[in-house]
Amino acid sequence: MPKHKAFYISNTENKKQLLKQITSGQWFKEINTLKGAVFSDFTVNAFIEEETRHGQFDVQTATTNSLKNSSEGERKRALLQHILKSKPEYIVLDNVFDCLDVEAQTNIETTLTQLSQHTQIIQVATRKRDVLDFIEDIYVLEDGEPKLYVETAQTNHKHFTQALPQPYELDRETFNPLIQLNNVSVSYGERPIIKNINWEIKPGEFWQLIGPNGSGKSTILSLISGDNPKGYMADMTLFGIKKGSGETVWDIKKHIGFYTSEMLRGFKRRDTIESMIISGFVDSIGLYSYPTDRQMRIAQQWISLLNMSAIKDKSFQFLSNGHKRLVLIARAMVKHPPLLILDEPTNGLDDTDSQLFSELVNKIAQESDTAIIYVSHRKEDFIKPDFVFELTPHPNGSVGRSL
Ligand SMILES: Nc1ncnc2c1ncn2[C@@H]1O[C@H](COP(=O)(O)OP(=O)(O)OP(=O)(O)O)[C@@H](O)[C@H]1O
Repeated sequence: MPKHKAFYISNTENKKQLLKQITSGQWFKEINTLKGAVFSDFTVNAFIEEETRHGQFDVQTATTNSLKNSSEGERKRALLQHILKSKPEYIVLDNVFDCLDVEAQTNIETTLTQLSQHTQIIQVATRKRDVLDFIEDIYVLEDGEPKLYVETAQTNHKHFTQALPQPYELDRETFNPLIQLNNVSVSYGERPIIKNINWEIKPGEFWQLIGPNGSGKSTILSLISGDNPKGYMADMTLFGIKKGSGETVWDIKKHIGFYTSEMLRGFKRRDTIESMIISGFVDSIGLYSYPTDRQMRIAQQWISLLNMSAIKDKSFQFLSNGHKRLVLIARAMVKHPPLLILDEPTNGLDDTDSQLFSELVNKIAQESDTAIIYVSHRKEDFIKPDFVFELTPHPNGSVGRSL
């Protein structure tokens, strides 16, 4: 059996191209005669496109939901099972552990370790801790070519040294509690998802929302952000508004800054970094009205905090994944919303960018009155929430408690 390999890469690498280079066999000739498969977000997205365009449902999920209606974790598990059925002789695994809960990570690790006995594995990872134990050779890319990786010492200096910019409106209405959920339950069809959830969030609190894949974390977020139609029947008070009292989605949304790694797919236009950040004042993609002088000044302060003044006119599209996220956080924060929601924010980030991102989130938690809900399966060493709300799956719907 040839040696198992991993590429430990940064977010700035062109992943699509790298996967093509690996599968072309130009570097590892031994795979040229083997039947291969690629486990990657690109593959999942291609299957979702097939579902949407042609009604073709090739990949079966455990819940029998379509891939599109499944959680990220459910999609990953379904794709791996689909790939294994075709009995490949080598597998390229791209960012295999993102979005998976601890149990699913352990299960996949066990499956892959067994698989490695007879199937060649080539892993692509942006986090060093994700490199599987059985991998023998770790490569980095140097000038587009694989070179064996040599461990170097990490530096720990601060990147964001300036103070957080001030809010646009200095005397804003405050709500306490910000969010109150009373015995909230949600079902999809016959299937109960969450049951009798009670959760109170006060101004400025920093919460982490945890729970296994499919336990209902995104469902709760969508209730809070006003995006889930099931919220109309629920007993919830959001930013002083009793749900179902004739409010519009906008009445809720204007109080929330939202960031999810899925948002990266949504921005396709060629807006500059500066206009992306300013557009946070009007919650639009692109700029359709002139910003005020004060809005411009605040946007400049955010750009300067992010150390991006020299590149502010650069197109957002051409930024690295990590830098895009910093810009989107600044965009979500320019108004200092009462609540900032971060849904799996470090997904797909490399080690350097995760550290950078965590530093910014901690700074926001320390220097603003914005409450934060941070959803993640992965413990980020650098992110330090004050409270944890945990969802535990149950046949009648997940139950929740504050830890
Ligand atoms: N529109 C929908 N129709 C039917 N089922 C849905 C819909 N949206 C979500 N679900 C199901 O509800 C369950 C909870 O999903 P949700 O996305 O809230 O979980 P999660 O805890 O965020 O999962 P993950 O950690 O994997 O992202 C899942 O089983 C999912 O398949």
